[in-house]
Amino acid sequence: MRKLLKYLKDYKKESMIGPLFKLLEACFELVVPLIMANMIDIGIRNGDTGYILRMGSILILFAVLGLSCSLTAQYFAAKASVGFGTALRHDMFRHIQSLSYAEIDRAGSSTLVTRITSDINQVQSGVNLVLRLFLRSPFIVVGAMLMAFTISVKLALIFVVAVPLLSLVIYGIMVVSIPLYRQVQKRLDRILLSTRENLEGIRVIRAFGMQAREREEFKAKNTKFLAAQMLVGKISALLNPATYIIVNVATIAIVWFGGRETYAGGVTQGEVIALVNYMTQILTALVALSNLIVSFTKALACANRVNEVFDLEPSIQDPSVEELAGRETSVQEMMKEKEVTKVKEAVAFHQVSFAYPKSKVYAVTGLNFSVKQGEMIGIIGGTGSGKSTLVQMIPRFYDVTEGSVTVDGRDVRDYKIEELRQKIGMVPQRAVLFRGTIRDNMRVGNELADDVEIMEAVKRAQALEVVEGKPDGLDTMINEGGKNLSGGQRQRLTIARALVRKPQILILDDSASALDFATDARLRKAVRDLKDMTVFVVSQRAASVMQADRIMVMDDGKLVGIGTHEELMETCEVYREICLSQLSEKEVGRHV
Ligand SMILES: Nc1ncnc2c1ncn2[C@@H]1O[C@H](COP(=O)(O)OP(=O)(O)OP(=O)(O)O)[C@@H](O)[C@H]1O
Repeated sequence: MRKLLKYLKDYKKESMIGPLFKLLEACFELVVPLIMANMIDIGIRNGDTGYILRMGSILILFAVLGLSCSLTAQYFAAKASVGFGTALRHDMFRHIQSLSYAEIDRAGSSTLVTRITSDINQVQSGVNLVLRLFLRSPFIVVGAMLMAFTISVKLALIFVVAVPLLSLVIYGIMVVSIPLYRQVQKRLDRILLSTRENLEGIRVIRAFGMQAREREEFKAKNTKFLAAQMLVGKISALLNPATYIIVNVATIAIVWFGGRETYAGGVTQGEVIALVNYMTQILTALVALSNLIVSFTKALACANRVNEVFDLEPSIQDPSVEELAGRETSVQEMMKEKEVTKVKEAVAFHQVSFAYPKSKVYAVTGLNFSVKQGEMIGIIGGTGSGKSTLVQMIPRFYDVTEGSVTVDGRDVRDYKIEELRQKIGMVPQRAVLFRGTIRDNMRVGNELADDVEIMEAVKRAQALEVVEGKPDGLDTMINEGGKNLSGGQRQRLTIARALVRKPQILILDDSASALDFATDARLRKAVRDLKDMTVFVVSQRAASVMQADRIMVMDDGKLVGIGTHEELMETCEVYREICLSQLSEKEVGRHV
């Protein structure tokens, strides 16, 4: 929690005024039993109505002042806590944006959603409560005890026994419940994950008639969540009865011993009533404090979960000055050795191996190749052979485990991430569009692009009919995730979005799989016409890569062949098998 307090720094004034006004309110409250004691001992005993009315008016005045202080405190505490929550949410969003795929894979996106929403809300409420009650409640407890001592040292000893007992009970419950709240939150995460997966795959679930199974699984997770909540709820519920029992026993003791003291002349009747009032005030303050502690423990558990996100260091970062200096010399030596002169080398892999975080096996191993500027490279291979993994290392979505990847002869780790990604247009397997107009989506590629540039990219991506087919053209609204478009339309628009950026390197990662063969062929031809652009076309379809300048064949994480279609048909068994399984001999032969 301490780590998060920095988000209150813009609200220092509010964070002080809130508790201060609460303390002021508490002062008014602490004087009330004394005034009442005087009303009984002086006003009622002497039958002095004037005195009673005067004291009564003072009580009303104190009540009004107390209320005003309380309202002021609430206002400032709310302002500080809402500001705190907003700043924290902003910073967490910025931090999540900076995380690389590896951390997001490891944490899981649904838990990140819970942490930035409900966890931060819980911490925000915790801050609000702390600002209002954290000082006030102990102040009332200590203040009421001191007042009790000024009335009667002997009777105040009851307070000396009761208050530590109460504190002990509260502490014990707190120690037990904190880890349980963490468990509750984890189970909530699982429910959210399951709900998200369910909603995302709703069409598949219905198509396969999986609703009953999904319902059962959801019910099981929900029951576990309920059980965890019930357990922590039962333990927290002990708090109020336990504290009430202690306070009520103490009140009985005050009345019992106070009564005897009154007869002995040690204290007045009004003072005994004042002591009972102080005990009640202590009870109310402690109940408020215990509720505060329950909320605070929840907030604390949530604060830890929030901190866990901040503790995730982005594994892919801009290089430091020292790192750059170290690597530059080795790259220069490499360049000298290779004498990359005539045709510029766009991308090269140098003995690259990669294993996903927490995975014991390599997804790709020993990748060694170089691609010239303007080349069109097809990448083909069976499912899970490592095609996507390979291309994802070019824009540094993942960093190599061994070896190095260079773009324009420079290690990708030596680029500022923004500079590197500016060179690359990546079209991932899953066509993701955002809610907004088609134009807004195209400008994700380049926010300065005008309509002429956008339409040029749209045409090249064979998406003209998608835009022209809609009455509103570029102003057509796209629903969340592009749900109001067909799979092929979505794919073409995501390709157009990458082209709007006019990248040096275009990576199409199985991104034309929903297109018919003729559109796919037209798309590849249009992309090929962009002479200076280096293009990687990842596909499982032989027809989509056949005309590439060179084809790379992946098998079980290894590069088992590289060359033209004709060369590979001669030399690469895996490639020959893929082609013959998908195309007729005539189609294959046409290119032999
Ligand atoms: N995020 C990930 N975390 C852990 N392992 C992964 C991850 N992504 C892929 N893998 C594993 O890495 C290997 C290569 O996967 P990759 O996605 O690169 O294959 P692919 O050739 O692109 O397959 P496909 O054609 O089916 O998309 C597979 O064994 C896969 O299970």
